[in-house]
Amino acid sequence: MELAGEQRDEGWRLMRHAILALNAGSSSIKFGLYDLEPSAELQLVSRGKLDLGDAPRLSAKAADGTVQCDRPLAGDARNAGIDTLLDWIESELGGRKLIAAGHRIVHGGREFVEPVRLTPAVIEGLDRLTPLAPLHQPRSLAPIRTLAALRPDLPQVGCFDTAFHQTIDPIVSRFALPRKYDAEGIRRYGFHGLSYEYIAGRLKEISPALAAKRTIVAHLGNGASLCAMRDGRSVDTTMGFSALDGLVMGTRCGAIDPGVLLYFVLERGIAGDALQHMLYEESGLLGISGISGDMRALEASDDPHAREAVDLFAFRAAREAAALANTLGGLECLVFTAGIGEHSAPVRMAICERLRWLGVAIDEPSNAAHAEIIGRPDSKVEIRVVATDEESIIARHTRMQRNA
Ligand SMILES: Nc1ncnc2c1ncn2[C@@H]1O[C@H](COP(=O)(O)OP(=O)(O)O)[C@@H](O)[C@H]1O
Ligand SMILES: CC(=O)OP(=O)(O)O
Ligand SMILES: [Mg+2]
Repeated sequence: MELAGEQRDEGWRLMRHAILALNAGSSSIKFGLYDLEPSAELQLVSRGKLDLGDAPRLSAKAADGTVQCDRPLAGDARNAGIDTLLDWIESELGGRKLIAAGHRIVHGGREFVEPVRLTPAVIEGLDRLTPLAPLHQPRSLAPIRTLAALRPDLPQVGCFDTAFHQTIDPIVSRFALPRKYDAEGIRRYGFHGLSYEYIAGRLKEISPALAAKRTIVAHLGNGASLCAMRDGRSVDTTMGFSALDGLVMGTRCGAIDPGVLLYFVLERGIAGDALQHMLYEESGLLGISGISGDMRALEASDDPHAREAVDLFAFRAAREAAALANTLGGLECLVFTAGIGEHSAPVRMAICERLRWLGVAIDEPSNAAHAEIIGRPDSKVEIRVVATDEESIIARHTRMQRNA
């Protein structure tokens, strides 16, 4: 049954029905607010974020970029932020009634492969997956619990970063450990699936022929991964059992010889939780540069360690891309997305230069201008920049679940 797009409140004012999509990350919660138009696509009303760092803020812009809200948050930012956001949507943003909220949840494990209504039992099941994504899962679940306490009747839907990678072949997802562990769920899951799902849809909108190509999508944000896609489906990805594997990231190490971890534990006596903290929070760009895990800060620095961190980021991304091209049996399209992928021309250039032998020929002026297509006309591989939009995917799944 299609949802009505509006309703009259007690005072007979017309209230629009809206869906809130939340994308909780390490230092911020990004959100999108969408009006339900009964027979059309969801309409973006507002996009913004709750900054949860040193100076917590709520900021939001309309679809045309006009600033709608920019205010500091007081008290415990994660809880106060959700409360302030709800108030702002329901009281100040032109009489809107939230009819559902959707969330990005990083780990769905083996059980959760489709968007799901977030009942207390489901939330408990997701909590049990926290050891698989210790940095992310608690941050995904916190706003769900806050919202459930503030609006117990509001339906909530979880959308999983792991779900898009369900199509990966067992030979790609299996680790060469004793086989009983695979049956216990110790295998490659892959993440950033909502972003990859959005990009797959965008490529199809641009042209079905483009979507059918052997494609690598580089989601280069604070967390970073690559996805090899064929016909819009994931066939391989660089993240694995956890969001630690694969590329060098802001503060995560990416792929590492497991012997190093054994050495830390057995010879240096580093405890498991200290090791976890080192690998998730102190490594990657931050660990190598000693300056920052933020690519913008490193690009602005003339410190040689900052340079080395950026070089290693590009080297490792190209190395992993070559491995995924092998899974695909060739490469026809390369797409850059997320904070670094969308905005850093030098990183795109460095990665593409290392993939020249695969037929990747980047056009310097188009790349510097952040054009949609940044390959030279003679590039064998089509090279694109596509802005990702995880929130719109969350909102679409939430609407479908709400209607089911
Ligand atoms: N103009 C830019 N140049 C270089 N890097 C950028 C630029 N804008 C954003 N970034 C980088 O993008 C990363 C954050 O990406 P984002 O996709 O927002 O991450 P997340 O969603 O994981 O928090 C940071 O390293 C940031 O420095
Ligand atoms: C899974 C993951 O790495 O997410 P993020 O990029 O938000 O850290
Ligand atoms: Mg992100």
